[in-house]
Amino acid sequence: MSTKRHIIHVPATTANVGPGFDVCGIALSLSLSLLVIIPSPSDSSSHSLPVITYTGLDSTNVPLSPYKNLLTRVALYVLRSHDISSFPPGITIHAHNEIPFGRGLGSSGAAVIAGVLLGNLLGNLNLPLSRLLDFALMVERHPDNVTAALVGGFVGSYLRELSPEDMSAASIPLAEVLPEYPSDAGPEWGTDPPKAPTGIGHYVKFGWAKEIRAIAVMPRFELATAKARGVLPETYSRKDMVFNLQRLAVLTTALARSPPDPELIYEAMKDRIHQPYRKTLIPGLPEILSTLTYQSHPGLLGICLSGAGPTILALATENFDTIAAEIKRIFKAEGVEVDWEVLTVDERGSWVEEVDEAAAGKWAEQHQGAR
Ligand SMILES: Nc1ncnc2c1ncn2[C@@H]1O[C@H](COP(=O)(O)OP(=O)(O)OP(=O)(O)O)[C@@H](O)[C@H]1O
Ligand SMILES: N[C@@H](CCO)C(=O)O
Repeated sequence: MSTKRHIIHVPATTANVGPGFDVCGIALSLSLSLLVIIPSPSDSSSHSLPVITYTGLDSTNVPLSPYKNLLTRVALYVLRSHDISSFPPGITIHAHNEIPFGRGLGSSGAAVIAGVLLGNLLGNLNLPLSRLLDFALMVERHPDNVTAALVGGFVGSYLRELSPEDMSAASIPLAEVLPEYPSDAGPEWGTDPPKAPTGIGHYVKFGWAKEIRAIAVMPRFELATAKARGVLPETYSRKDMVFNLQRLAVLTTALARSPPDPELIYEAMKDRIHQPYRKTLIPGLPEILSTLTYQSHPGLLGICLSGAGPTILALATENFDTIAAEIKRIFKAEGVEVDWEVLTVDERGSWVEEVDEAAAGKWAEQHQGAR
């Protein structure tokens, strides 16, 4: 067997999408890609552990030890779940990242999916899509980002009600799924990983009207998802639940209709489950949500927090600059600088391609400056 080269592509995602907290996600046109080089078994490899390099956004502080890096820790979890106790020798992985960390655009979801696909590749496991999703859900326990990143498009998902036995496996602390490996962990290190129950996540892809674009206005500060989940209440009133359910039912079809109806969509993107509580963490959020309307900004369809924030997602068909400028102005008044981009929906989701040496070289050339 000769040296094998693969590129793993995973898109960014926006989660929740208005009233769809922990349910809806949309894959977007930013990506995390990994060039993975697996040497031929006859190569006398100089390194036993994978060598990881990064280029692109937010890569400066990523741990490069395969026992600390999220991509390789997830891959190792998948390998160990298939009785493969360590990485194959001589692997090199170059990650190129376009997804800002901790901004609500699914950077961790993309890293988890990339890690699952990496484990599947390194172990030659040929896992079906539903099993890939199971492993991703054992790590990132809400389905909205990882499902959309895996299958692409505008997606709704739920987690199956698990049997008590499966439930205890799936509720195992994350530290046991992705343990803190010591830097000299050998193949014999640790205990068997928890078994991932089968068929945890189920999803459906909704339609998407081609003319709708996603304006992502990204504040230049990180908000860890764990912190943004920590401010949410345990229980909700029936009134607030019905408010969200009514809008969610309308939104999933309204975003597929062409031409999109701004009046219908604007109201259907409102939320009472997470945004009211997260406003304390995102200066300017209430003003942004109340100031920009489809009447004040023609072309705007709806506006909400992207994932756990702090990015604002505005769905629109035109006047992208004006809409982004107004959001930027409100953030600036709060002392928050932003970057913004107009993104399209990525219908393909994640994919893995085998490339030859020339294509791998070209890819590496395009993504130079690795650390
Ligand atoms: N490509 C990557 N490689 C390694 N670690 C990553 C990568 N992408 C994200 N991470 C880790 O995930 C963290 C961000 O996860 P977090 O869930 O807080 O934010 P997010 O996924 O960007 O936001 P959201 O879930 O709201 O969309 C980063 O700080 C980093 O530790
Ligand atoms: N549904 C998740 C998405 C962020 O990962 C949340 O809002 O907490």
